[in-house]
Amino acid sequence: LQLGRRLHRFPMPPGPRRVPIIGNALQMPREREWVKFAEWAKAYGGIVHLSVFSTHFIVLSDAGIISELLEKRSAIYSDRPYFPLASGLIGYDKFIILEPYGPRLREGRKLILNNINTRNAAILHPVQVSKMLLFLRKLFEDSGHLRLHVRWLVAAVIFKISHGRDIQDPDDAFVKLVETTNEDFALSVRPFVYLVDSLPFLKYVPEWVPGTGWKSVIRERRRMLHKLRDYPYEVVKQQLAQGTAQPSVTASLIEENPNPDPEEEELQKTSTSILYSVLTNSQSVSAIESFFLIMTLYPEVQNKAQAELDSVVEAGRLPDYGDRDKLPYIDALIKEVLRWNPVLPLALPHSLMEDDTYRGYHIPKGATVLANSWAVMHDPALYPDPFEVKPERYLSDQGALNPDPRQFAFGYGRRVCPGQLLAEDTLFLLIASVLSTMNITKPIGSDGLPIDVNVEYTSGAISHPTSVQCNVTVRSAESERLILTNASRDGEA
Ligand code: HEM
Repeated sequence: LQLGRRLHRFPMPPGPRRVPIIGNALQMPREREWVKFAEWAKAYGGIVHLSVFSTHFIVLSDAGIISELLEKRSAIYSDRPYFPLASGLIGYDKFIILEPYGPRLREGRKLILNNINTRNAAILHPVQVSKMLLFLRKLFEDSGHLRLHVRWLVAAVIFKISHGRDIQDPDDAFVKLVETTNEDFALSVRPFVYLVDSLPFLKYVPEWVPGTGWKSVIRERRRMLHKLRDYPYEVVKQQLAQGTAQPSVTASLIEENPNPDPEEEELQKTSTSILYSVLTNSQSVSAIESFFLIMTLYPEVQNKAQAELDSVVEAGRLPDYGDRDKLPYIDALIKEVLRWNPVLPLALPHSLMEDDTYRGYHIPKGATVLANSWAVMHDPALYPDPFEVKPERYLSDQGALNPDPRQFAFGYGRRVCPGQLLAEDTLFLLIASVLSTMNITKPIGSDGLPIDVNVEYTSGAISHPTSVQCNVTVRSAESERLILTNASRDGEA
């Protein structure tokens, strides 16, 4: 480290004191890293340097600096760090989320964005509406299993769009496959869990050497990942041949290019499978769970949102996408759901592709660059009372309006989330449909009194509420009628 620094005219950005060889390894927070990183930003500034062994971390906690580096200089800040275990040995580097920056990544993102965009609303919206109707009925009939229904909804929307598949229950073969690979992924990117990430040469040790049992674990994870990539795609291919395929992103890709070469076909498979795999589903689930949690904590916000819905959506029907422009309070509530406890508090790590100099600091090629989106969205200078949910902060005509947090919640530059439109559309329809027909309150204890709910979030890359306890009831007999008659009109019910 010392040597590296002397070779450059400029110093690295400031940061907590490092010790030889291990750097800041012992100071690295194990939980809710973004909070500690924000404290370091107060002490050292919006750009902080940390190191763990030979890996440099640059943590950005200032909106201006994030925009300067990850957006304006996005041509060199858009790689992903290489995880020897997950990227190399298991093969996640072929899937957009961990894929290195380059032509293949751009192609894969294009395949997604060509299908998930506002021009395709006529295809995407009816899927979301029909699944939402079923979700309302599930919630109405069995409100005790909120989490299960939310997971079903997210999977049902995405599988219908990606592969034309109707997911009936959580035991569906596609859903099981995704859940297994999700767990594998989470375990595979946890730093230092497997020695091979710190000591990459271990991958060359033959399997019969004692202590290398991890190799069979890796083989199994690789097999599951390939199954995730191939199986749903092959099903659609077969259905197209038999003339039974439903419209879907995968079906259109195959129809557009029916005789792909092996590389093109692998790209089609990895791009379509990323839609429902790895992080994507959990991202939407986490945001929806935050919404339910917020409703139990802020009844006055719920009342205002319902009043707005009642004034726009006439009696006798459910809200639809056509109402969206007339619902500014609901839009502001979506922004608070995304800001209050962001789904990806540190976005996803970017990696710098060549040496850079910024504000007199040297940032080395290969540095892992983390955007502390949580710190920005809890900066009192941008969001006064940042820990409070206040949709008014985007609506008030007195004083400066707070910035739109979506520019931080969905990531940055050339790696910005390609599923943003779908995620926001689902959130809008869910919030509008649930609030126009149901009331969400704190859970009721055996003594008949409301129980206080905990606000606690997990620490992983994707942060979830640890539990969501609430009491969901229909608003009126008319709401009940709307839920039951509309759901039974859906083709699947
Ligand atoms: C509320 C829901 C969601 C939130 C808050 C969210 C947020 C994010 C963020 C912060 C990133 C990292 C961007 C960066 O590295 O700078 C990301 C990446 C990504 N998201 Fe989302 N996302 C959501 C839902 C979705 C959905 C529904 C999909 C798919 C349909 C999706 C697909 C992806 C993919 C493929 C990437 C990786 C992009 C790349 O590496 O180039 N996301 N998302």
